[in-house]
Amino acid sequence: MCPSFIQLKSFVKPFIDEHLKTLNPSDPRDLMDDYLTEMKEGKSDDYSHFDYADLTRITFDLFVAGNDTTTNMTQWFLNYMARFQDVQEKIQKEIDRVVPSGTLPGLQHRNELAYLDAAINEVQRHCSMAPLGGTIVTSVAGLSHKNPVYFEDPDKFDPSRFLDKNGKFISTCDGFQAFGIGKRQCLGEQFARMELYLITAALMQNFKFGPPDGEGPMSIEADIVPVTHMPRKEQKFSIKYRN
Ligand code: HEM
Repeated sequence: MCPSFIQLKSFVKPFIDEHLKTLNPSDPRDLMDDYLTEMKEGKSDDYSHFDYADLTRITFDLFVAGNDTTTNMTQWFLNYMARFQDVQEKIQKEIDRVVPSGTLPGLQHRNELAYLDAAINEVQRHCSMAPLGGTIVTSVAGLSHKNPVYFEDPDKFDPSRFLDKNGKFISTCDGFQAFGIGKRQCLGEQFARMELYLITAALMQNFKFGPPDGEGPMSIEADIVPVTHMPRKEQKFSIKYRN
């Protein structure tokens, strides 16, 4: 067995074992419970593909696919807020109007924080963090995000392009491929959108982001590494409490 699979196994094993100990097939709590039930039921079937090693890989895949993506997208969002102070102020006004003071923004406020969701989409479009899809027939999100057929004046950073005429959030449209398209589209899209909304709403409510004091506008240039546009790691912010 290769060393990386041994490490992977020991990281994931406690989660699987805990699920096995407390499994109630008639009351599945999550994907792991469903998988374990299928695994037990298919034990005597020679052709069953459900086994412990496969569950280990799937669990680890979800950790990996859902970790760096959301972290990097949060950093991208903060870079854009530090660069586009007018957008940041508009989001903060919206939060101050909707969320009672002393309360953190929650999912119950989401419908009324449409401009925040629109800004998250616009950051995803403008930075094209995942410019290539991972499927054999590859979608090129980086090109479609900057294609004027889909997005008017595509180089302009403008969250309002994801609001309809009544100010409601437009979550997706032709040409928007931040989470890929088709059968191999991101499995974690809804979860990732929820995380991004909760994290950025709390940060916008409490802090103001800008370029370091005395420096010019924040850069939104990417570090290009294979298949992703990464936010620049060495980039510094000024972060101030909002009163
Ligand atoms: C901002 C956050 C995220 C972004 C931008 C993102 C983006 C993507 C993209 C572009 C793909 C490739 C789609 C294709 O092949 O065309 C993908 C696949 C995938 N993502 Fe995400 N993702 C994010 C968060 C997550 C999270 C939180 C999870 C899990 C909890 C997740 C799980 C997956 C999985 C399992 C796949 C492979 C799907 C398949 O091949 O069938 N992602 N993601």
